[in-house]
Amino acid sequence: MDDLQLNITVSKKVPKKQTAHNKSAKEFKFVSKPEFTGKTIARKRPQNLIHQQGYGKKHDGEPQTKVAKVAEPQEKSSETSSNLRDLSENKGKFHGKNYQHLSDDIQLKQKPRSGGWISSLFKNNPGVPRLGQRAVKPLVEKVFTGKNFSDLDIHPHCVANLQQNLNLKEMMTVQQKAIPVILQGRDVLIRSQTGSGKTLSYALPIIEGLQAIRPKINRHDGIRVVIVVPTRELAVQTYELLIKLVKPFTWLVPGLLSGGQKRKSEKAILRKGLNVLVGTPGRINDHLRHTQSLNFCKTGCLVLDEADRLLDMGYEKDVAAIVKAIEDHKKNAAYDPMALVKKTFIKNPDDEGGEEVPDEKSGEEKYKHHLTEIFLSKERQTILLSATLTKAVENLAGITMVDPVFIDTSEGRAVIADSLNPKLDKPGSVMKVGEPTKKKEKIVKDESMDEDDESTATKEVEKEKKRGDLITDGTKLNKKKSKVPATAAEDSDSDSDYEYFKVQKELETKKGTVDMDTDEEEEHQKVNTFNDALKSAIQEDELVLPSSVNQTFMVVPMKLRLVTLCALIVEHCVNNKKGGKMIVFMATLEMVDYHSELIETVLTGEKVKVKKKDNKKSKKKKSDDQSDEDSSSDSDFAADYQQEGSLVPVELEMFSLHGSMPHERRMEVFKQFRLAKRGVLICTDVAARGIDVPRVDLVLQYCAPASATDYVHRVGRTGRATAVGAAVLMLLPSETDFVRYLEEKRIRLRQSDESSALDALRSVAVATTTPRAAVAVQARLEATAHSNRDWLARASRAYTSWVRFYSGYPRDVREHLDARKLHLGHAAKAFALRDTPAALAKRTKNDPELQKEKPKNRLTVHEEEEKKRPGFPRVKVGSLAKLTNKQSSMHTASEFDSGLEPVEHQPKRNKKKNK
Ligand SMILES: Nc1ncnc2c1ncn2[C@@H]1O[C@H](COP(=O)(O)OP(=O)(O)OP(=O)(O)O)[C@@H](O)[C@H]1O
Repeated sequence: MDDLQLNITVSKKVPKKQTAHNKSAKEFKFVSKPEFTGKTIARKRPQNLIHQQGYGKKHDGEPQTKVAKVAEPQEKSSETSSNLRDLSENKGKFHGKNYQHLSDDIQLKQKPRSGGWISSLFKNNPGVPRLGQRAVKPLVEKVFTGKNFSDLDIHPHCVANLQQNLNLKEMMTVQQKAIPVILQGRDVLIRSQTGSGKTLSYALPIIEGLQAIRPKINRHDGIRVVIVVPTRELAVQTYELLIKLVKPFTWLVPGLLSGGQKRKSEKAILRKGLNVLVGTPGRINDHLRHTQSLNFCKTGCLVLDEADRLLDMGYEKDVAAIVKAIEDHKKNAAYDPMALVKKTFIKNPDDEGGEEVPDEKSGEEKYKHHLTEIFLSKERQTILLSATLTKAVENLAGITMVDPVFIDTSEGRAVIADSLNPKLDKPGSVMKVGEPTKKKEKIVKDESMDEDDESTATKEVEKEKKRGDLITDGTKLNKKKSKVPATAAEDSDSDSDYEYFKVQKELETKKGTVDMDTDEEEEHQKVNTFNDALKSAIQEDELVLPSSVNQTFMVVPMKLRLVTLCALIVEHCVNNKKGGKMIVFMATLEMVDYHSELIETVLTGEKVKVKKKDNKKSKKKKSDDQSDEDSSSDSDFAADYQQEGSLVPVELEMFSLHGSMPHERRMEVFKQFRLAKRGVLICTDVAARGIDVPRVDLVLQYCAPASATDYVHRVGRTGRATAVGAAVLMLLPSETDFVRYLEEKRIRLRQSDESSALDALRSVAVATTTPRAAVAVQARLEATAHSNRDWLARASRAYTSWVRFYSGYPRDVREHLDARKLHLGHAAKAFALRDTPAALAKRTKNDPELQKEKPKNRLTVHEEEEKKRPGFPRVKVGSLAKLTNKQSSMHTASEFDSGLEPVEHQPKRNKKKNK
């Protein structure tokens, strides 16, 4: 019958003069308009014609009348037909296969039903513009250097361990450039593209420096290195790498403070002792306040990984507090009376030719790298890293670093801007491994001047003071640029800090005035070398992405977003025999929770069985309320596709990750997804930074990122190191200018064909055409979302959170991602809702199926009960809603929290929610 009808409507064999009036009513049963253009628009409610044809509103169930009215003389109809197209805004033409075609197709092939039917999924979608590509030359980086780790001047066990346990032999560019500089104990700022091996570039020299300390340190020797990272996942990942790196050096102990675990167990870890601490800033800071055993008096190295993120996540106070704590603890250690007492009783072998005493001094003789010297001194090395830099990072560098080196590995820039050696600041310049720098020479010189331990201690404090002149409070950092050459300071008998610093200042000034004339110009040049290179990198604001990632964007009308997402998942993870792994970035945690459950339920059918009863009930209810239903809904048609069970093999694993998940769950998800052969991780930006999941071959940005920087880091989850990958940015037709915004940052994307993306659904929904399959899947999504009150509430929350998020895009992207251009009705469809939450709330009022169950709480008394038990306190209307709102806003606010419970007592209710 379908085919027959198709012939009738589409066939060009229809005699030219034959009009609709000549046909029998039966033949036109599903044809709303005679065929003039080769396409027929069959519709139950010809909304688009209302203005054109001046129709009244009585269209429902009157297809014949409509046909008669539409069937105007030929010329007029052809004009109407083109108008129809304009009105439905489907002007896009993708290889002759756009959404209008899909829409027409489904109308022609649908089952005959009374009143005719049109899929609302393909109706009234805005056109998909075809964006031309601008000539953008992306910045690229050479990832590998051809040099091996064995070329470095490091312990052979380190090299062997890299080869045997990590399967790493050849160095990556950033490693080749950064490792020698870090081993020299220099402060370093590293910018290198995502997945380029930055973690190893600092972890390897740090372990190398620590293992060289003699006598060997043990876990009780204090925290020598502090590594601060923005997320728990990154903390775990970094910790795991350190565990692998210390394998040959069993006396070195890394430790993890990542949040989410019990504070008590972390305190125990700290009490037991560790040498390298990895943690999130919130958590480290919390322990600084509440755990006495956390002491940084021996910390010689501070690493801030993803430095820009640490600062823009509002962690700057925590970071500042950690820097201050390190400086304070080290300063206090200089006055350790016990250390002084100990030293007076230890014989100096040089003085009296006595036997070697196993104190620190004698151990120093054996160190190999200058980094080791830093660990043994009161100095601190600071390392900042990120794939993207911001002004805040520049400020932080100015505050925390002394004589820094800037390493930027992007081609064209490829600089090592050394503030102590301006001549090296040339594109492509590479410092030779082990090449001494002026700072190194300076250190050696200082060393010879160290007359005794006390003067060394004095000198170190002096250096500490110079290094940014400490922090005045936890929030504000005061930078002091003076770089007075280190001198053997005179002993100060005074116990007062103030007196001590006064003496030091006088010495500095004296020395400074002598050196000023000769060194002033050179000093100025040194400072500028680093600053200029960094400033130009920030100002140019050009971003580098791995060339191994194929970047595309896809313009998808709002209503088709959800089915397109399902199609991409099916195509990538199900139809792909090798088994694909993809990460989908969404805007809010409510979206993440809802979408992952919804898609898992519909595609794998895992929860469908549980909800079968509900579905039937609601279906029955729906059919009863048919008259109330929007006749443009897909539900009638979709009823035929209410298959049970899974649409895809259940092996498809869905994971979700966001900052407000319970810690254990979060870690479990992260670990499982890393191990999974195929699967989808739906997440917020919490997974955008640093995390290194093997075999992720597709990154889908379902919601546009808040900045070009976020775009870079999201995309960076694929195509890491030697791997290749693909990244798709899904945009609405109103968002296409965002591509131009990215192009300004030298990011080049190609437009991909969105209509063919839906084809993958044909393999999972038993349907003859792509549109039918899309409608079937959408119908199942909607049926699930409407199956009970919980689902609806979750859908509504996700929808609302997204709308809220959308209107909060930062100013520089807001013009491209304009909330005023959103069609909220269409957006509902993208959340598998048949109405906006506001309209839904209205409907829910009258639908007993969807109404809230009355609370059975003992303290809640309802009107009926109150009649029975007069005088019992009633719950104030709205008080519960307020609480829920507060909870939900806190939920969003805690996206990147430390995972700690506040110290104060927390109401039980919140704990329940987290579960
Ligand atoms: N020399 C090497 N050879 C091959 N692979 C390497 C090498 N060094 C590191 N890798 C691998 O490269 C991947 C990415 O490394 P890493 O996570 O350190 O990148 P990154 O630059 O820190 O990325 P992001 O900026 O996203 O944090 C890891 O899987 C790591 O094991």
